Amino acid sequence: MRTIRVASRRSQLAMTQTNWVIAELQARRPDWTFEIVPITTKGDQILDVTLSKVGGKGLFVSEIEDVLTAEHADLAVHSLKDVPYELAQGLVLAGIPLRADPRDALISHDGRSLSQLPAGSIVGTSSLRRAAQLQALRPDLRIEPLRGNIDSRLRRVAEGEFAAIILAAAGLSRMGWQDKITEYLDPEDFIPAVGQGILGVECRAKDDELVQELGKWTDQNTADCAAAERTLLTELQGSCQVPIAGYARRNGAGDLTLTGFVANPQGPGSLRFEATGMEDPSALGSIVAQTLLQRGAGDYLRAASEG
Ligand SMILES: NCc1[nH]cc(CCC(=O)O)c1CC(=O)O
Repeated sequence: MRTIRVASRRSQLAMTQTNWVIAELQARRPDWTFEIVPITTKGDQILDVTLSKVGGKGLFVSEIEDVLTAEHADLAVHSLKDVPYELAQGLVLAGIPLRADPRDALISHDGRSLSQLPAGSIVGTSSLRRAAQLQALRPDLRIEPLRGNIDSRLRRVAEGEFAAIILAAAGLSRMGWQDKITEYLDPEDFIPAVGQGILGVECRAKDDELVQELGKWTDQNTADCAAAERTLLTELQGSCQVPIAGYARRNGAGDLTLTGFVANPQGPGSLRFEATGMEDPSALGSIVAQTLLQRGAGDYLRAASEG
């Protein structure tokens, strides 16, 4: 018998993900009960300004981490792509379940695919990574900022304020809104965010019982992909002010392939490198990061910190 208090943001996606994790854990541990502790983060209150200006995506996560550290809750479910590479001291990502669809998805107002959008069409995204890759594929499109919850973003494209928007397929399918998707973007040429489609379940490192249970529930392949992608992000010292993408997957032979991408935050120019190896996932992340740095990724990273 134990009651697990689960901290969750109040957004529909956060609550859906939290409830999914609770159902999974409840099935494994009928002797546990679960209680949701809803948290309103500062990040949820300032959705109209560019997040990178107010402290970045890490904002959502660090306030939840404070709740875990203060022992006001025992566990928290994050979209891994929102989790900065450094966790708060004393906390661990103990549970990483099977990855959902890692791809980005295009939702267009009138059903046109990315290649069919007329020149000058307005595409909504506030992600530097999505903007950089869109610009490279379709320099003739106009990219405009788009923030807010998934449902408000979908409403704005439905109303025609944007010709199209880009969202993570995983978030849409967790909400049951896959039918809104016009086109799945090929992850080989529109590279997903590090951790996209992966959930990370965080708890206190000293909570042995929870750490163990979450460890048994973890999908090892997903955890390997997460490790490769997050090592890439760490070694690039990636902040949300630089367009960075990273996508790991296992091929038929069982080898892990990692594609890394960094773009100039101040204009055209990008670097991409891909490696495959059987060595440990972090080593693969490291190889891809160090190769990108040798080829000049540092210039892009510095351009961001200077302005
Ligand atoms: N940036 C916010 C965010 N964080 C996680 C998801 C979707 C779910 C996921 O990628 O796991 C989203 C929405 C989106 O990018 O479309």
